[in-house]
Amino acid sequence: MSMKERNLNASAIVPAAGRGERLGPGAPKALRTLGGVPMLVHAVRALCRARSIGRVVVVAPPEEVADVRAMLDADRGVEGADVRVVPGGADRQESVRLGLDAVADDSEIVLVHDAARPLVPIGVIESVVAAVAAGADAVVPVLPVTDTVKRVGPADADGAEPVLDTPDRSVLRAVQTPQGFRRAVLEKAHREAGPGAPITDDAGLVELAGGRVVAVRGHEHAFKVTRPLDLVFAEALLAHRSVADGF
Ligand SMILES: Nc1ccn([C@@H]2O[C@H](COP(=O)(O)OP(=O)(O)OP(=O)(O)O)[C@@H](O)[C@H]2O)c(=O)n1
Ligand SMILES: C[C@](O)(CO)[C@H](O)COP(=O)(O)O
Repeated sequence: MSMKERNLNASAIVPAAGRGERLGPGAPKALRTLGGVPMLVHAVRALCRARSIGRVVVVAPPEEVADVRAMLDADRGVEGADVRVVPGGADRQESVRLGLDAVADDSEIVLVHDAARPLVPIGVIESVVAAVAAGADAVVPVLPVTDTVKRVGPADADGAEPVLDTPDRSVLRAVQTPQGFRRAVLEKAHREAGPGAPITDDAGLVELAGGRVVAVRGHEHAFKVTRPLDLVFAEALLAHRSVADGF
């Protein structure tokens, strides 16, 4: 492991075991490449560069664990932290829970970061860790919602959905990762939720358990690669981003 001057010993879990159904046919999403490098490797490189991260736990598709291990062993960009690889589960929640078991014993702060957000700036990682280190139980990076959002009811026979109302956009935020937690808070949230909670992020599990979650500023570059057009945007961003952007 190459030396970086570490200021904390946080662990980061990287759920990477999804198929990427919305991206379409191909390799599991985390193994699809950007600039010739798997998305997962981009995400792990970013976490390894963060001064606060001592261990990264990659949660891989079970049948890909050996290949992912070999891929990360061969990458010089992931030398700044102790990188572990464990098999994932049936949904994101289960994958994160499996990753929690491999977090470093002495990590009091745990981040959860989607492999599907490969271009996250280091500054976002460090500001989430800093907010937890300053006392927050759970922290999410967010951006203001830019579209007008409508709440709709069930579609009618023609497939049209009746609009019910228009929430006040000024209090809505789109949530990204990494999300940061005091380790005990995240473990309790997963334990109490049990499997299959109808929740799409870890902060949601903390909310369900009655915990307090705070939001810090996210970054446009931390967007999630979900659909084919996102892959086009990610390739373009990778080709154009510069050291001046904080990478
Ligand atoms: N069983 C699962 C499902 C998802 N994930 C991870 O959770 C992150 C965010 O999920 P999402 O973008 O929804 O990925 P997929 O579930 O792969 O996408 P889709 O819903 O389109 O299949 C991804 O890094 C994905 O690999 C995981 O680790 N284990
Ligand atoms: C965790 C997350 O990326 C925050 O926006 C998101 O909730 C994952 O949701 P998905 O439906 O599994 O993509």
